[in-house]
Amino acid sequence: MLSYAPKRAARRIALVRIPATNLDEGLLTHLDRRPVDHALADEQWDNYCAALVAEGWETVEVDAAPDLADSVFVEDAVVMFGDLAVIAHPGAESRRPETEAVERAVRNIPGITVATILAPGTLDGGDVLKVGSTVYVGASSRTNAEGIRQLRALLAPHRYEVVAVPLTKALHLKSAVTALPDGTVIGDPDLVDVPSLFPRFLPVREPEGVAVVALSDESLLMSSAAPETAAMLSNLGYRVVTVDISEFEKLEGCVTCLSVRVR
Ligand SMILES: NC(=O)NCCC[C@H](N)C(=O)O
Repeated sequence: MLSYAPKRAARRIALVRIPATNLDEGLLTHLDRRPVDHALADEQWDNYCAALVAEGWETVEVDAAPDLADSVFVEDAVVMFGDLAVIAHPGAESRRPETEAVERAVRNIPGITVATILAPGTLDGGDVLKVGSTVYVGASSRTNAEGIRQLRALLAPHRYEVVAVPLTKALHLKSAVTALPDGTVIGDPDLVDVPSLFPRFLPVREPEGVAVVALSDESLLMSSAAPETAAMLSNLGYRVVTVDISEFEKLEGCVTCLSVRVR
């Protein structure tokens, strides 16, 4: 029998994790250490969460880890493929304890199945870029060949195609490129070893402009430190929401790494 009753709206969940007390001790690979203003970082994190909520996302907080400096960058600990959560095995040993509470949080979401990347495989969520059914994975200093092999095997039954991308000039793949809702990959051509691996590639000039979070098919979240890129993306018909995340950018974080959208 046909039913015209409206479907229950699907929950749009974003996992977030409050900044650690020792945030300023976060790992640095490409940047020099600059003082982090903790109070400002907390305020920026609140504003980031508020921006997600304003765009219809329900934020779910992973248990705080006050001593795990990089735990606010929750994206690195888990990657979502629809109902499948793949718990990462971070390439940096100091970040491995982050995954336990993240796994607990995803197991609390109804309908989620959990798989795990195991040693000697390493994989950081920041290296995984989903574009439709294609999953680009950066072969970076954090994600190794065995991690990529395990992800490929986990995703094969789910009809995702894993495309490995050599990455020697940036921390994570998503420090160099991200994707617009229409599938165009945007990024810094000088930071990806082989930009031609992406079928539609749009170069971006501002370093903070490479990272966008697709909030919906029409709207993007990005850093306020990349006004030219925001204007360019707005000219392409997107509604652009900006947030100041300067304190996290000092630690090589970006808008994508501060949340995990469950989708
Ligand atoms: N996905 C990301 O780009 N995460 C940023 C992680 C920054 C952190 N300081 C790290 O080096 O692991």
